[in-house]
Parts: sequence; structure tokens; C-alpha cells
Amino acid sequence: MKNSSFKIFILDDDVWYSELLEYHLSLNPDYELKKFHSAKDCLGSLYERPNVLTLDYSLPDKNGAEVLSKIKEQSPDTQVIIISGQNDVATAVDLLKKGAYDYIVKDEDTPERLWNTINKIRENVSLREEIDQLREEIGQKYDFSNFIIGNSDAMKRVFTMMGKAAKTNITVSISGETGTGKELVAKAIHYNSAKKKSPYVTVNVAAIPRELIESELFGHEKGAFTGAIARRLGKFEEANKGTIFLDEIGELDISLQAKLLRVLQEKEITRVGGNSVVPVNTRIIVATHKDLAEEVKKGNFREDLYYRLLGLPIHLPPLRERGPDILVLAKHFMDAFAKENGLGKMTLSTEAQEKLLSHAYPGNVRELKALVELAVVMADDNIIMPHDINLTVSNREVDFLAKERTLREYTTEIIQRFLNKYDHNVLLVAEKLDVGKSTIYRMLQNKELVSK
Ligand SMILES: Nc1ncnc2c1ncn2[C@@H]1O[C@H](COP(=O)(O)OP(=O)(O)OP(=O)(O)O)[C@@H](O)[C@H]1O
Repeated sequence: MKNSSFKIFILDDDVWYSELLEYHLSLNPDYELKKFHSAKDCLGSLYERPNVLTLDYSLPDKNGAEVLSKIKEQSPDTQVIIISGQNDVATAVDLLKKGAYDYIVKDEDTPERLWNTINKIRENVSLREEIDQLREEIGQKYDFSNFIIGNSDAMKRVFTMMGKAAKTNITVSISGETGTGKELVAKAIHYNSAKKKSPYVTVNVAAIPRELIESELFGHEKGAFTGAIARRLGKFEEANKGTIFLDEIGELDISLQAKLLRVLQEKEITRVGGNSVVPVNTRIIVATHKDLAEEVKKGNFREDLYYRLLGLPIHLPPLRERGPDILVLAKHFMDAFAKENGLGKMTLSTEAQEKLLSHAYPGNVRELKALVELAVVMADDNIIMPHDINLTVSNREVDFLAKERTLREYTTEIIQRFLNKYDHNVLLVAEKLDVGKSTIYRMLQNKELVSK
């Protein structure tokens, strides 16, 4: 039990009787007992929040029902047990309706009955505490700052947007390069929202063959097509009252885009091969690594659907723009992997840190995680050295040049990489690259570069 001490107030103007109750209850050393002989004194001490209060119904200074309502007002969690000289059923029913926990008539069995009732209350209190604690633990598990790592300004902005998204049911569109954590963000929004106890269903639009996607999303009736041997519910129905996460939404076939738009507008679906409409109440989160606005311009994505889905946009910056987060994440993955594999405490050498900072991470966080895990396996003496980090899998120069950019974009990227590498020491970076420090300051001010 979490609270070993359990506070009980005994309110009875009969001094002898209250001492009798006190004597019986004091047999349990966990009970902290206090006696009061007037309603006024007792009500004045309610700030101590007793767990239980035994209330003599006929007090000289106040009627029992009145005292009960004051207690419920001032200390709603206190359980009140009425102790009455008379067996008056109508009064008992009335008091129980007003929130009393039990009504006990004074006779030779009273102490015994009181003892049992209090034990029952105590059990309930400890169960409630346990439930509260479990709820808190679940909340913490999904509290995004615990499992989405990042202290950079860019990630702080993402956390702020996530907080706003979690408070309402607004549609959320998450953009960002591959491996930046889009799916992680979607999940965290769901588990921090009011829908957290309802289903969270993921559909990777790109992974489902074109001819199956409609039935996957909206379900089908028996005999709708060859092979449809039974009715099957679609992901939208599965996610009813919860959240559906449509990953890679940019890959949705244009013919299905119209159907999805209709579902969003009407808030109902029709299963493939069916006639009846099924209402759905699902929060939608979509993600894409594509620039959807660009896809709209190219005619690959419907403009009306684009605006429907845009909702609250959250952009996940590429890892190379998160500055010091690279090392924070690397250490997180290193510790987690070492712990999972019982390898003891690992250290990342300064040279290894420099090597990690100088890489561009086209695969973003996913790539960093894989690199670090391999490095932990390769490391001798629990220290990761530069040669344990295998960057050849994705040659950084090739990556850097693969995507054609303007000279200005290259310049920005180079300065950003140097800033990351040299702990955002502007003077040092200006010296190393032989550019004016005011150029760097100006670019930081214009948010072309990301500061720490
Ligand atoms: N900020 C972060 N903190 C901790 N782990 C992260 C973070 N971002 C991403 N990850 C981890 O990196 C991996 C890739 O993340 P995720 O699958 O969410 O990316 P994604 O953007 O959805 O990728 P894709 O575009 O390929 O679907 C996962 O293992 C995820 O747990």
C-alpha cells in the first residue's frame, strides 16, 4: 500500500462512545485517529483531508445531514460513515444518496461493523492510488519529451506544435525527409490526445498494392470481388473513435484521392461492394516525405484534398539541421542499445563525436541509430572510436552532391555543418571557412542557419 498512514476522524459528542470507537480502531497501528466532540471543531480540521470520518448523526450543534454536505463540499474524497442512535431507514437512504459511504446503527456490533467498513474503504483507496499511479506511468511512457529526443530549437518548435495537435482533433500533416521521425510524432500525438484509449491504426499507403488500397481503407462486403470471401472492415472503421495514420499519403492514387476527399467531407464510408454508409469518427494524421504543394502543382495531388489534409502542418527538420541533437541522439541510442544487450556503460570518444557531427545523414535519425548500434558492436573496451563508425554505407560527399542545389544552398549547408561540428562557435567557423563572421550572424538571424 502506498500510504501506510490512514487518517480517521471520529465525530461524536458522547465522549465515552468516541473513546470506545477510538480504542477499537487503534488496534490497527496504521490508523491515525482524531476525536472531535463538536461539528465546528471537526469542520475546522478538514484541511487535514481525513480518509474516513465517522459522523454521529445527532450532534447538539448541527444536524447530521448538514455536516455531511459541508464535509463533501470541503473534502470530497473523505468517506463519511454515519453512526446513528436510531434505525431510521428513510434518513439512512437520504444520507446515502447525499454521499455517505455507510449508515451504521449504534449497538454492540457497531465497532466490528465499522472495522470492516473502514477496511473496505482502505482497500478501495489503495486500489485507486494504484490506478492513478499506473495511469501516470502510461502517460509518462508516451510523454513525447521522454521518447522523442531533441533539445535543438528546431525540435522545440516541433514539440510545441505537437502539444497543440494533441489538445484537439485537428487533422495533422507531418512532412520531413525519410527517417526524421514522422511516424514517431504521429504516435506520440495520438497517445497524448483525448483519444489515447481508442485505437491507433497505421496504413502505409505506399506499401499496399493499388488495387487493394480501397478495400484496405474502407473495407469490403462479402463477394465484392474475387477472393472477398467474407465481409472485412477497413482501416477507417478499425480506427473509429481513434486515430488513423496515413503514411506516405503522397503516394495515394489519384482515383482514390477523390474517394478519400468524400470520406473526409461526409465523415462516412461505403465498403467496397456495399450500399450502406457507415459513419466514421476518426482523427486523421498524414505524413509524407514529398513536397505535397509541389505535387499539387505537378497535377499529381488534388488541390482540394491537399487543403483538407493540411490541417496543422508539422515539419520535421532533417537531422543535419538539428545541430547538437546529433550527439544527444547518438548517446541515447548508444545507451539504449548497450543496455538492451547487457554491454555495460559505453563512451563516445571526442574523435568519434567529431566524426558523427561531420556526416550529412541522408537517412536522418534512422541512419544515425543504425550507425551507432553498429559502432557499439564494433567498439573495444566500451569506447567508441572513429574507426568503429562506418560511414562508407552512405558516402557523404556523394550524398552531398546528389541533390542538385544552388551555390547559395551549398554554402548554407557547409556553414551549417561546420557550426554543428564546432559547437556553434561562430568565430571559429568564420575563421575555418574564411568567411566574414557577420555573414554567419546575419544568416543565423534570418534563420537560414539553425542555431543551437
Ligand atoms: N527524435 C527522435 N528521438 C528518438 N528516436 C527517433 C527520433 N526520431 C526518429 N527516431 C527513430 O528513428 C527511426 C525512424 O523514425 P520514423 O520511422 O518515425 O521516421 P519516418 O520519418 O516516419 O520515416 P519514413 O519516412 O521512412 O517512414 C525510428 O526507429 C524512430 O524510433
